[in-house]
Amino acid sequence: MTARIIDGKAFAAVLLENVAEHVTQLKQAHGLIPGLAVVLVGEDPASEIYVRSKAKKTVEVGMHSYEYKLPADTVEAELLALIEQLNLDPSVHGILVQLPLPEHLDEALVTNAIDPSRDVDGFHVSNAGLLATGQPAMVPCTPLGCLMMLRGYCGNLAGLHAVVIGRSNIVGKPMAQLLLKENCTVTVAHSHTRNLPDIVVAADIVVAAVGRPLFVKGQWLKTGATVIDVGINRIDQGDGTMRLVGDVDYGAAKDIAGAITPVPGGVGPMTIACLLANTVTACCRAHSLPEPARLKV
Ligand SMILES: Nc1nc(=O)c2c([nH]1)NC[C@@H]1CN(c3ccc(C(=O)N[C@@H](CCC(=O)O)C(=O)O)cc3)C=[N+]21
Repeated sequence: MTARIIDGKAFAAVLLENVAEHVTQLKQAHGLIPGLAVVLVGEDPASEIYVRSKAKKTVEVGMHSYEYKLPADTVEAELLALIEQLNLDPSVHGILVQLPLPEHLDEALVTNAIDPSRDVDGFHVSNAGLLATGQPAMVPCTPLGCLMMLRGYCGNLAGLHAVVIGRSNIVGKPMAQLLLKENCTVTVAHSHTRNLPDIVVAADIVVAAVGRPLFVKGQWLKTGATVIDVGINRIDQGDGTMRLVGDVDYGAAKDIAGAITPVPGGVGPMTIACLLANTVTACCRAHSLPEPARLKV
């Protein structure tokens, strides 16, 4: 069996088109331009590339992009003051503080300082609680993008067994909540899980978010499983050049899975598209306007 490739770039292009259409509508009907503020503390080169690509896409869909670059030694009070300023700025509908933060800054404290209605990452404790209890929330972009692709490929997910590998607040936990909401049977596996291959083999859906290159082996999979690879790992090929690989051994998995996301070009592009979709949603909610149905979960 050769797996169908779940083309994240194509999914993202469609979503971004919907976002752009909605931005045009907000502008024409209400004179509103959604604004996204991205805060980057420190000078991690990978983070800078990512922040730049977000800013570029934000402008491409017709929204305002505000970028704040703070030095690595920024004190907590300064960062909190900036967040407070953005919380009060009527032109800012979405706020994202790029993670990870430098060691001396408390990520939970900073995340929870963001106005939950502008928390387009969905990391605020109140958004996590809303999602867990099935209430309207800001949904974290990566799991949201994964769910959209799963729906696109599998249609109705009810009754399917989903195994989520990884239990981070950013991906694993919200992914499990979203899949539960879709009436999947959800298993969350992690670094302490015993006999992981025996658990993965039962899965109709595998979401790999462990952050370890090529961790999930092809022969662990049930024939025909749908595989979503959240990992983005840079590995040295031995000749000094780097290659981008996921958490799944794609080469082996593609002969057994029914469908699989590639890395790059899978989950990554959808994450950015969902961030912009969340910003439009936040803008609509801020102005008590109907939310774009095609951008909703
Ligand atoms: N507050 C916060 N929110 C985030 O959403 C967040 C964050 N912090 N910190 C960093 C991670 C990382 N992340 C990526 C999103 C898209 C790609 C992406 O589009 N990747 C391309 C490849 C890019 C390349 O070539 O490196 C792809 O997969 O096709 C990558 C990484 C969001 N993150």
